[in-house]
Parts: sequence; structure tokens; C-alpha cells
Amino acid sequence: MALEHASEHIQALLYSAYSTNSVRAMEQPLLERDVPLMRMAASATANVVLHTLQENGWDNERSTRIVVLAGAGDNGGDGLYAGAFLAARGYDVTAIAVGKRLHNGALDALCEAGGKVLVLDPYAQIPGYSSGFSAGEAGERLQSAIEYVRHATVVLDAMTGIGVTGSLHGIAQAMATALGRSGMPDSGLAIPDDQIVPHTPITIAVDMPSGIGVNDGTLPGPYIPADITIMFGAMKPCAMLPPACYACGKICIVDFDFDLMEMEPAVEMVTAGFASEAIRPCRVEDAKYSRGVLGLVTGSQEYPGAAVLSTCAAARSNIGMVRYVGPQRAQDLILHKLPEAVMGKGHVQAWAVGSGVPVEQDDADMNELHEDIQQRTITALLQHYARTGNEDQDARAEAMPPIVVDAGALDLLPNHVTAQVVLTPHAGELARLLTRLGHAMSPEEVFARPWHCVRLAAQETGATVLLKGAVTLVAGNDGGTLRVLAAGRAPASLATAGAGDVLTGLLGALLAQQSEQVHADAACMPEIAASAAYMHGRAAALASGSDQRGWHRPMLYHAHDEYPVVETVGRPIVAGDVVEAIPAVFEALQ
Ligand SMILES: NC(=O)C1=CN([C@@H]2O[C@H](COP(=O)(O)OP(=O)(O)OC[C@H]3O[C@@H](n4cnc5c(N)ncnc54)[C@H](OP(=O)(O)O)[C@@H]3O)[C@@H](O)[C@H]2O)[C@@H](O)CC1
Ligand SMILES: Nc1ncnc2c1ncn2[C@@H]1O[C@H](COP(=O)(O)OP(=O)(O)O)[C@@H](O)[C@H]1O
Repeated sequence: MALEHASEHIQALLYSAYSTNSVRAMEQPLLERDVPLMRMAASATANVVLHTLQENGWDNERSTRIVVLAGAGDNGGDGLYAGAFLAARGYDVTAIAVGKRLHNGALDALCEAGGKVLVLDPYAQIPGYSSGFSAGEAGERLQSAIEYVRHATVVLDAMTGIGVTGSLHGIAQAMATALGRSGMPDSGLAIPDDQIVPHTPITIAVDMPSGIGVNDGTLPGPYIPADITIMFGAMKPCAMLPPACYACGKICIVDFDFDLMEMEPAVEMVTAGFASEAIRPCRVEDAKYSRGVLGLVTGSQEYPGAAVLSTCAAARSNIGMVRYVGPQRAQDLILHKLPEAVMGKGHVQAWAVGSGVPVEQDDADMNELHEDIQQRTITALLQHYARTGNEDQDARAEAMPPIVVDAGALDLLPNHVTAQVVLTPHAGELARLLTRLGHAMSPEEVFARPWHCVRLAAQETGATVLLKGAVTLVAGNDGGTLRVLAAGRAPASLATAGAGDVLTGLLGALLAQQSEQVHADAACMPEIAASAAYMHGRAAALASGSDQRGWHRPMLYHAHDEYPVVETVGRPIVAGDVVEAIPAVFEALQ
């Protein structure tokens, strides 16, 4: 039992992220018991610095310049104590105070150990350091501090931690503007070996990089991207949510033995074990109908390939039958590739609609609307899922089979639908949907605030919403609250035409095999959707032989669990290769 608890704790530590309020609530009982959390945080930070220096062969203490960017709060305290530890080891440590105060105990420790301090704010009140210098001198101090940091070996970013509010301001903002960046982080290859190419200064963030949105994963202003982030006690949402997660570098999580199991996570990253729950194992007594039948209204005269990809993906995803509804050209192509497919309507356990169905043109005149036969079929089907406030109608809607709504079908969605509807937009489609619902949004805004946008769409429509990307986010109702799940398993080679159509088929098939569970409780929809995204990404990884992925699990501090060495980002793939790899993913997960 104790072992089971320990393993669940480690799972939660690595794969669940908690809001700042939850972190504060979890630290409280430990602080009340006088557990020296700040010393523990500082010691871990100093050890990670030492390890990094050793790894790079920078073992001359005197010529190794360590700079602590220290803020006024406890995050600054962590950085100063870590600096004190390193100074006591003989390293050249300088703290640059960016706020009006410094943590008193930590400042004393640093000074006693031989560390130096540079104060930048003329209004600072830091014992032992004069302030009240002129604005001109403040400017000179800031410039020389920036130059000093640029020539450091290691920068410990301890300006702000979970106490940050909004975008950085004041001297912290000036430092981040000069030393960090604004806008999207530099892209990397996202394989573990690639993440730290030797360079100076190496930036190590204390708890989180300064300037990023801790709870929502945004980049509200200038920030300091980290090579390594050392997180304390629990993962914070910014470590999993794009775009902020790309600014965290490698993450090292320090276990404080918080009671994680008692707290609701804000974001959960899907793992293999989690995804395997969405698979319905074949039973001895099964017939093809009991294994699940998926109906697809996908593809069109214009894009028949989407019909082939979605149908073939579904057929390989552990169900008994696929039924296809669509134009003759698409039917012919499907039958050529998949003679097992059944054409025409019939009884189904789930639907998948919209992939490869053209979006409605904004300038189309009324006569042209729904001219496409697929659009007409989908519009009629989706009306059955509308929530109108009429009790009977809503009860009938809730009894409908689960449905995946992709691409062109998103335009045809009623404004309010039941929870067994899952929408699968990419950023452009989500922007279009939200704009139609009265929240004018560009694709760039969705990229910048995906957590906000995916939740907003789920709240507005009542559906489960899966926003595709390098890290795919899923938001859906879970007994009155919104649950957010993330899947970051895919290599970037999955970003290829038709990959979304494959996801539609795979997700539709999971819903068909789990339709009983969905009818019993639609709150499982987000789990099934996120599992499909995970399996889709893993199929792409298998097909391309790649270890690249949108998100890497953190290292556990002191667990000696180094990443496996990987050398390849893999081979290029087409969406059809992902379809072929799907059965192997089912095999691996079962
Ligand atoms: N939880 C745990 O278990 C443990 C937590 N620990 C650590 O405590 C950290 C949290 O410490 P915290 O609460 O003191 O907040 P923190 O992030 O240092 O920031 C507050 C200061 O930042 C400033 N500031 C705020 N917004 C700003 C802005 N936009 N732009 C510029 N400045 C801004 C603001 O200064 P002001 O502007 O008010 O002068 C305020 O004083 C946590 O991240 C972790 O490292 C560990 O010690 C042990 C275990
Ligand atoms: N950088 C990336 N890394 C990993 N996966 C990605 C990346 N960009 C996009 N993807 C994935 O590729 C797929 C593309 O789907 P979509 O845009 O709908 O393509 P299509 O409409 O051509 O079928 C999605 O599953 C998405 O999550």
C-alpha cells in the first residue's frame, strides 16, 4: 500500500501541475511544522548549479562567475541562499537586487559566505547597502549590471516566482528586456540532448522563469527563458502549458512531499498508463457490433483523401466496423484502400464528422450555404446535439452517441451542445469558432493564450474541446468544473497534411468502443479525447522513429534518472504512415 502511494505520488509529481493557490495550501502544513522549505529549495538549486558546472567542465571556482538575479520575495530568498552555498564553496557569487528589499536571512547568509551584492533601485531599503543614489547613477548601475550578467557563467533567475502578478514591471522588466526576450520562445529540436548546448551564461530559473504566466502559460511581457528550471514541491501549470512551457528548458522537480493526492491538479499531462484506460480490450464473447461501430461523415468531392485517412485510422483503432457516408468518389477511394468499410448509414455507437469537409466561405451567399451534401448531412446530425433549454429535447440530445466534430463541421455546430460532443480544432479553426461565438480572436491570439481559448470554447459551447498543437490541450466539463488535460507526445513531423483526419478517426473509434462509459458519465469525454491525442502522437513517433516530442517529463531531483540518450529526430512521414502505426500503439498500451 505504501509502495502504491509512493508511486502515485511520483506520478502526480511528474505529470500533474497545480495552481499557485494549491501550492500555497500544500506548503502550509509543512511550514507550520517548521520544515525548512527555503533551505531545501536553495540546497537543491545550488546542487543543480554544481552539477551543471561539472558537466561543462567549468571547475575553476575563481573564474566561474555566478550571478543571482534576486527579487524581493521568497523566490529571491531561495536564490540568495543558493548563492551563499556556492560562495562558501569558493565560487565568485554576486547578487543583483532588482527590488526594494531582499530576504534578510538569506542576504546575511550570502554576505557571510563572501558573496557580493549590487543594488539597482535607488529607493531600496536593504540593510548595509546605501541607496538614494541619483537617477543617472541608477541608469549606470543597471547598464553595468546587464553587462556583468552577460559575462556570467551561470545566472540564477530568482527575480519572481509564484508570487508574480501580471507582466514584469520596474527593474525586473528592464533586466528581462535586456537579457531575455518578448514573444514566442526560440524554437528547439525538443529532444533531450538538444536542450543544453554549452554556452554562457547558462540560465537556471528558480521555481519558474521570471516573466511567464505561472497559472495560464502565457508570456505577458518580457521574460527570461531558462536552460533549466528547478521547480519546488509541485509542477506549476506554466511547465506544461504552451507557450510558457517552451521557456522553461529542462525541468528538474524537487519533491517536498506535498500531499499532492489531496489536491485537484490544474493541468494533467497524459501518460501511457492514462491513455491505456481508453482502450476497450476485446472480450471472448464479442461480436463486431459490441466492439463498437463508428459512422464517419468526412471528406468531400474536393478533399476525398480526408475520408480515406479518417476511415482507415478508425478501422485500425480496435473497433468492429466503420460506416462511411459521403460522395461516390470518396467511397470508391476508401473501398480501394479498405474493402472492410461499409458504405451508407446504419446503427453506430459514435460519429466522426467534418474532416475534409470544406469550411463555409464568409462571403458565400445564402443559396450556396450547405450546398455541399456533406455539410447538409452534418448540419442535420449536429442539430440533434443542440442544447435548447427544452427538457425533452435536451434529454434526447444527451442520449445521442458521442461525436467528433472537426474542420468544416465546426462552422455548422449549434452554439450550445451536450457534453458528448468533442470539437477538434487547430488554432485557426478555434479562432474562427470563438469569433463566431462573439469572442473575436485571431489564430495568433490562440497560439499566445491556448489555455484561455480552449477553456473559453468549452465553457461557451458545453462541448469537450481538443486544441491541436505540439502540446495538444483538452478542456471539458468534469462534474461542474473544467478539467484541462495535455498531450505532448507527438514529434513535430506529425504536423503534416491529413494528420488531423487521422486523429478524427482514432478519436471516433475510441468513443465508439467506450460509448457505454460515455453514456454512463460524459465526464469521461476529456479523458478519451486526450488519450486519443496521446496515441496519435505516439503513432507518429513510431512511424518516424523519433524521440522528439512537444513536452518532456521533468527530471526528478536526486533520483539519478537521466534522460536516455537520443540522437535522432526521426524520418519524415505522411499521415498514412501514422495510420499504419496505430495498431502497434494499441499493442504497446494494452
Ligand atoms: N511554495 C513552496 O513550497 C515554496 C516556495 N518557495 C519560494 O517562494 C516563492 C514565492 O515567494 P513569494 O510568495 O514571496 O513570491 P515571489 O515569487 O518571490 O514574488 C514576490 C515578489 O515579486 C515582486 N513582484 C511581483 N510581481 C511582480 C512583477 N509583475 N514585476 C516585478 N516584480 C514583481 C514583488 O515585489 P514588490 O513589487 O512587491 O516589491 C514581490 O515581493 C516560490 O516561487 C519559491 O521560489 C521556497 O522558498 C520554498 C518552498
Ligand atoms: N509542432 C508540432 N509537434 C507535434 N505535433 C504537431 C505539431 N504541430 C501540429 N501537430 C499535430 O499535427 C496534427 C495536425 O492536424 P491538422 O492541423 O488538423 O491537420 P490536417 O487538417 O491537415 O489534417 C495535429 O494532431 C497536431 O496536434
